[in-house]
Amino acid sequence: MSLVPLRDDLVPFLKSYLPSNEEQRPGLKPFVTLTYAQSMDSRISKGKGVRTVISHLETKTMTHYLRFHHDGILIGVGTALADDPGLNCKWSPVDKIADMQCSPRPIILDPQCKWRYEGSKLQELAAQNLGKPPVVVVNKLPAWTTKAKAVTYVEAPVGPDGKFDWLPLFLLLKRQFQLNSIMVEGGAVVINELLSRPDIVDSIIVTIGAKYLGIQGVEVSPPAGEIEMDDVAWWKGSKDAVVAARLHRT
Ligand SMILES: NC(=O)c1ccc[n+]([C@@H]2O[C@H](COP(=O)([O-])OP(=O)(O)OC[C@H]3O[C@@H](n4cnc5c(N)ncnc54)[C@H](O)[C@@H]3O)[C@@H](O)[C@H]2O)c1
Ligand SMILES: Nc1nc(=O)c(N)c(NC[C@H](O)[C@H](O)[C@H](O)COP(=O)(O)O)[nH]1
Repeated sequence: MSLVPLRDDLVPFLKSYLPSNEEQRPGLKPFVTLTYAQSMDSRISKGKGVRTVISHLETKTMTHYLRFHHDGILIGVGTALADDPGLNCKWSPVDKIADMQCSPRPIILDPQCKWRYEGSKLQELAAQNLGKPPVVVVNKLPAWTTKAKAVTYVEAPVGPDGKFDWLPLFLLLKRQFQLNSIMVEGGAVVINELLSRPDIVDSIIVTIGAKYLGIQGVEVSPPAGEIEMDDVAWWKGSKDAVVAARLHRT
């Protein structure tokens, strides 16, 4: 389905929260934007593994506008398995065609190699030149990965909790794939961890949809407790609101 036009007032609203093109910051981490859509009761889906539409068409277009402005788009394997997402960019300025070049590089955090490229939406879009093939971050390369030539598998160490360490991970992604800006689109495990990392997250852009998803829904709520925000700005659409902010750095 094609997108509705981008609301004009979203452009100035988002401007100061987007990565700047000039900023290369060699040796430093990439610019990281944490973005997702939540219900009124802070849920990002109806249930674990259930793909759920929360955004209005206006804010769906905004998500593609955000994708246009980032070099990479990162998700956890839970989202890859639940949503089979495309992660490409369908928005482009009027003088450009939205093709593979406009799209960010998908990055999937999959320490235990649960996701398969074959048969995925990512494979379908890459085959049509409508999206870039992904980088999959694993703990240890399984033997079969060599068959899927379009996918780049990267090994990264995990800690005792089975997780990659965020800062070395983002540094690796910038160094190895020249990704100067990365938007993180979820899911809950990834979002809940990064909400407590003002040292990593540069901007946070959250769509709030006018619906409740209920107690069975997948919740976003930082386990670390209260989180302060700075430079908070609100946009109001015909049905959704968007809050843009920075996580407070002490
Ligand atoms: N509304 C939205 O904006 C939105 C966005 C994305 C996903 N979702 C929904 O969220 C749900 C999926 O969320 P989830 O929490 O199950 O999945 P997730 O996408 O956060 O993936 C979790 C998994 O990713 C891997 N992972 C995450 N962080 C890691 C790290 N630091 N190191 C190593 N591995 C790491 C682990 O294997 C972990 O189990 C789905 O229902 C999906 O529809 C909604
Ligand atoms: N902005 C936003 N609004 C929503 O209502 C919703 N459910 C998501 N969810 C984000 C999640 O990462 C999805 O998997 C991708 O948004 C799917 O991406 P595609 O459209 O297939 O490219 N994101």
